[in-house]
Amino acid sequence: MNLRTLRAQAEARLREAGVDTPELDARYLLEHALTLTRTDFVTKAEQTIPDDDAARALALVERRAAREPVGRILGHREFWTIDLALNPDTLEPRPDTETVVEAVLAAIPDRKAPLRLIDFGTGTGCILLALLSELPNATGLGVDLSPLAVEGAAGNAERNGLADRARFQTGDWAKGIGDRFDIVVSNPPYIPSADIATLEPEVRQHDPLRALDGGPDGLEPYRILAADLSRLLVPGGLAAFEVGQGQAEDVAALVEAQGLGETAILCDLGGVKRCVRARKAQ
Ligand SMILES: C[S@@+](CC[C@H](N)C(=O)[O-])C[C@H]1O[C@@H](n2cnc3c(N)ncnc32)[C@H](O)[C@@H]1O
Repeated sequence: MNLRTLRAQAEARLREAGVDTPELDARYLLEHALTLTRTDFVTKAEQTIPDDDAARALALVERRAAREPVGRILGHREFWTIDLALNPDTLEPRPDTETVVEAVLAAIPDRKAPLRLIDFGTGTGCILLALLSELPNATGLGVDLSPLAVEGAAGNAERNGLADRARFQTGDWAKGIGDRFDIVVSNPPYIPSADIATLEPEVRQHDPLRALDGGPDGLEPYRILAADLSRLLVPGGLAAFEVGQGQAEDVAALVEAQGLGETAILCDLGGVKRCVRARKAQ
């Protein structure tokens, strides 16, 4: 079998399984299984693929056909300009979450300042590490309830050359944190509990429940975090939260009720209101 035939077979299998992006996913999986670059994938279409290599590639395609996400199969995922390893306790980072990174960077007047950041529910560490990669003198603390997520995030800091400026610890939101920060970020779990059963299998079966379930109305973690913002932030400090579809105004009201102002709601690339940013008064 040559690469062209293998590719066609993989795409057809993913299409038949109802995968949204069969061509893209087949390419990622075949490149990974056969150690091909993107260029190889196009220029070596006629190359013969040994049977055992083809079998290995098709085994990955079968996992995807069973609705395991590509990132879980590969074990890592790109986010912003960094690459993050995943583990069973870390949410697979989503492109929508880059809205939070953009929202924070857009509100920082001096990127060289020695800012102190904290990221609640850090997961892979994606938000904190992406921000540290853009803020050369900043330091950050990532907090997560899951020890395995904390371990994964620390590994991701090493993987991206940011370990000297990033710390990670287990914790229940801001309990026990007495320091003050210039920037508080979080992408907390925000799916209403009753909606979890309706999520796509990629999410429901492969992302950790603890990373998804935001309580009866999806807003429980925001209520807890908002209540601590005033004591966590320095005067003039920034807070930025990722929010689920339809939650932006409620989350904005929660942070404003704690005395924050300059509230802004920012949209993701799909036009969905995805981030609420606010500032503590000077
Ligand atoms: C939606 S995920 C976000 C992960 C990562 N920040 C991202 O954007 O991909 C929410 C994270 O919050 C963590 N979490 C849930 N409850 C928590 C709590 N009480 N305290 C701290 N972290 C919590 C979960 O373990 C999960 O890693």
